[in-house]
Amino acid sequence: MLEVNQLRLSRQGDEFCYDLTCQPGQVVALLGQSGCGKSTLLAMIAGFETASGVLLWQGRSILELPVAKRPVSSLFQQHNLFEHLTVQQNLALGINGRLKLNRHEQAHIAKVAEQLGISQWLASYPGALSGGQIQRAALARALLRQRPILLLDEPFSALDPVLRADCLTLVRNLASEHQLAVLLVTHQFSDACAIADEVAFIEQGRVIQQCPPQELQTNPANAQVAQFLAIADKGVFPSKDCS
Ligand SMILES: Nc1ncnc2c1ncn2[C@@H]1O[C@H](COP(=O)(O)OP(=O)(O)OP(=O)(O)O)[C@@H](O)[C@H]1O
Repeated sequence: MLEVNQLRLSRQGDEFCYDLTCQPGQVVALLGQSGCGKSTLLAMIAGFETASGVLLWQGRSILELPVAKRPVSSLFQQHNLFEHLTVQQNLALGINGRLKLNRHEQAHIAKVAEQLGISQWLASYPGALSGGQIQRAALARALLRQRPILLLDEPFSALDPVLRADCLTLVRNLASEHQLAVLLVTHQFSDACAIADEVAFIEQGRVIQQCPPQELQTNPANAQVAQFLAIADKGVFPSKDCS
């Protein structure tokens, strides 16, 4: 389990202090107003920001580990692939940080590429791919890294609604199949309802409520949560809205 306990950061007068858990196979959606600190929490877990407090994976502290040694893969809205490398080469970097692969590693890439529907694009450069194909390739690379914690910072928000729904469903299935602990930043409550086991609502650098999405609606921690839900975007899964 990923355990975040009083994980703290002070940055330019802003104070952040997080508590959160995420089990293997679980998707936890991070919700909250713009600027509340969703990306900052991911950056602290990934090691891009130096934090103090408790950060455990399967009972062991990962707080002192450098970025490259943490059991974490991250996916952002953009800049997930190297433009000067083919998709196959990008995926190869995910496996071992080198472009040269043995037969077993090549087979592993072929399998993951097929699972994510990008086999026909392996020889292409990212510039020739659509946004959805690029993010699928980036997701494939993250999977090939075989890190059990997957941090997703709105990676699908620039995609059209149908593609976004496809990619989110894919994430849901991959989390279950590979027993990944997934933290997903989203602005859409209905996305959280559709694919997340739990929601962590963040306000001013703190998780003020972590619970199943439905409970956030029926029992919001405070007026800010209720107000956020009242004006939340309907997102791409309107039929699966929690209401
Ligand atoms: N590198 C940085 N240096 C200083 N302040 C930063 C930095 N990155 C973000 N901030 C500030 O920290 C606060 C939290 O930002 P963060 O990006 O974590 O919020 P967020 O909830 O992810 O926002 P959004 O939903 O708009 O992406 C904001 O006030 C932001 O302006």
